[in-house]
Amino acid sequence: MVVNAHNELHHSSDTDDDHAAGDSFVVGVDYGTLSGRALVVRVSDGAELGTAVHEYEHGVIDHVLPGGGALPPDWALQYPDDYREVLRRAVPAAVADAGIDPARVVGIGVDFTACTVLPTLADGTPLCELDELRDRPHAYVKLWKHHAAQPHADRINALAHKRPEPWIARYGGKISSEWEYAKGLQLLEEDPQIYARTERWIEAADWITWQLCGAETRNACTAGYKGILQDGARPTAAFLSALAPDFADFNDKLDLAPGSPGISPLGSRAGGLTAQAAAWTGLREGIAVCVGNVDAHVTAPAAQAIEPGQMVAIMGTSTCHVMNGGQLAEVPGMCGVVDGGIIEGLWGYEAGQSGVGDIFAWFAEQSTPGQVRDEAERRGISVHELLTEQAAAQPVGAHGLIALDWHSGNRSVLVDHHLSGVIAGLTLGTKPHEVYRALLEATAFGTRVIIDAFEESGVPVNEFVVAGGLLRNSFLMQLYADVTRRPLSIIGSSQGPALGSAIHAAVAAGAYPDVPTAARAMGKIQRAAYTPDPKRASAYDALYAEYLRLHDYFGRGANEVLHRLRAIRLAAHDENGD
Ligand SMILES: Nc1ncnc2c1ncn2[C@@H]1O[C@H](COP(=O)(O)OP(=O)(O)O)[C@@H](O)[C@H]1O
Ligand SMILES: O=C(CO)[C@H](O)[C@H](O)COP(=O)(O)O
Repeated sequence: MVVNAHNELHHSSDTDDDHAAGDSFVVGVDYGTLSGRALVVRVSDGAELGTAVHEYEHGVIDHVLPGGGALPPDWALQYPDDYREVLRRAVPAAVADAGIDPARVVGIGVDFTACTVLPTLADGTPLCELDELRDRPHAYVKLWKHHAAQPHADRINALAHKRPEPWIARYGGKISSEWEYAKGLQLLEEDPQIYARTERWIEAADWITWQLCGAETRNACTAGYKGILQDGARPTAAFLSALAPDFADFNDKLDLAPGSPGISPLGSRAGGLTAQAAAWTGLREGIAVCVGNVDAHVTAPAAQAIEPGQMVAIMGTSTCHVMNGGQLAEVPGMCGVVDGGIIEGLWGYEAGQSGVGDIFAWFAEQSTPGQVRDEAERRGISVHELLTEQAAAQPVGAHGLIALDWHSGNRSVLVDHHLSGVIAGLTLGTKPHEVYRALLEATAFGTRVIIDAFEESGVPVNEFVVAGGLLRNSFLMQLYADVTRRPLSIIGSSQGPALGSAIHAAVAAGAYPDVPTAARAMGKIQRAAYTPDPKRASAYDALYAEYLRLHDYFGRGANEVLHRLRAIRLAAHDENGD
């Protein structure tokens, strides 16, 4: 399905005839969890002229493979041709929506969720596209929120501390089960045949870029954060073989063939658009294709938030917190710090919450009674909007609840995807909108834990900037300002990642000398759009103190009940043959 979605803030109704003769354009493509969005942007000023969204036919594959066959709990796969389809459908639709001559598009760039990683042959053919491997779950793309590699991540972390390995501190002391090595070790141990057939274990960001330009590249962002590349080196073969003897060759599957270019800086040119990709997209063959990037990191320049201390929270299904720093520091529980991971020449820090909008969706879809859904339908608003409106009418703390935002595990600062959600304080009088509000608050408290961890480690957070789909909920934005006691700046675009990709594409096309210069011309920010209310902030301080108590009690080993419950759940599924 292709939907033209005009950008509320910057869409122009200009047609090609109205543009100045010298105007040129770039296309940014943002690959999200459920869909890919293309955005056509004017190079000179970042005006967003046309956009289109294509939903992946197979969505998130978490129960049954396309060719049949049930998946165990915690799996999340995708189908790679769904990504090509975004190029075939959303890009031409966005260009048509913009009303411009496609010949005036000078570059294209993509960003992707990460670590979203797939096994391919040396020519880039995904293993799941081979007839004989279609029924093998490990042949498919493992989506970022595939959380079945936690035991493998636990072993990697334990061994990294035991030896000790120098890189582990760059990841806050723990790598996540979402990342390349944990998922790779799971592949080796659960399907060694597929592991042996895997010639490339490649991030989808690099794979789709390869599909566009025919040249295989590795971008600095995914290689650093998800591929444990630090100071030019990956974990050693000795470390890998100590994990499992057959894992010693894993780095060969990550890196390019000897003699090829190494890691590409963000904003650099990967190659020219191939004839095939030109036919898919309707763009000119040979135009600049930018190296891949990650949906979160690519957004910082789009929000003009690339100075050290400007933390950008990209809030959607999940939240990623990205921030540049002038110096290298070790922040406990951060996702990572990578040289040039956001902007070349600066240390890029990342932290995150694996479930945010996903948790609100779980409650809205799975836990609201029929009458709430009926009322929302009657009024022509979403269940989210109705619950938010009802929740907003209450003073802080009136629901008497505290929730922990771990329904999709904890990515920072505990780094444990086998934790789960908690709601404390329920009574027979508790209403759905009260639980919904407690979940909104839990995610804000989770963000405050992350900000505090940075500040306590000597990495100041000077400005908090929000981007992403959750900007649409202004009550939630005010709540974040109150809970964090900080003014909230907001990106001036509803398509932050796609705009960020377009900015990088403009640099790859040579229109700007570097990403900071392009960001000044094409990025958009509204400063201090929400300011904290002192009275509410004080009331939230009391709730935050309770959140911290529960956080440490359930998350730091005082009570392992959440892990025990998970083990009981899995055993029951096993017994049932699920
Ligand atoms: N009014 C709302 N308030 C809070 N959350 C919402 C609202 N409407 C949608 N959501 C949540 O927003 C998330 C989608 O965010 P979006 O940024 O569009 O997606 P993605 O992160 O995949 O790019 C969903 O998880 C959904 O539950
Ligand atoms: O971990 C990531 C970046 O490092 C993922 O890309 C992200 O969490 C998925 O993002 P979204 O909420 O937009 O689907």
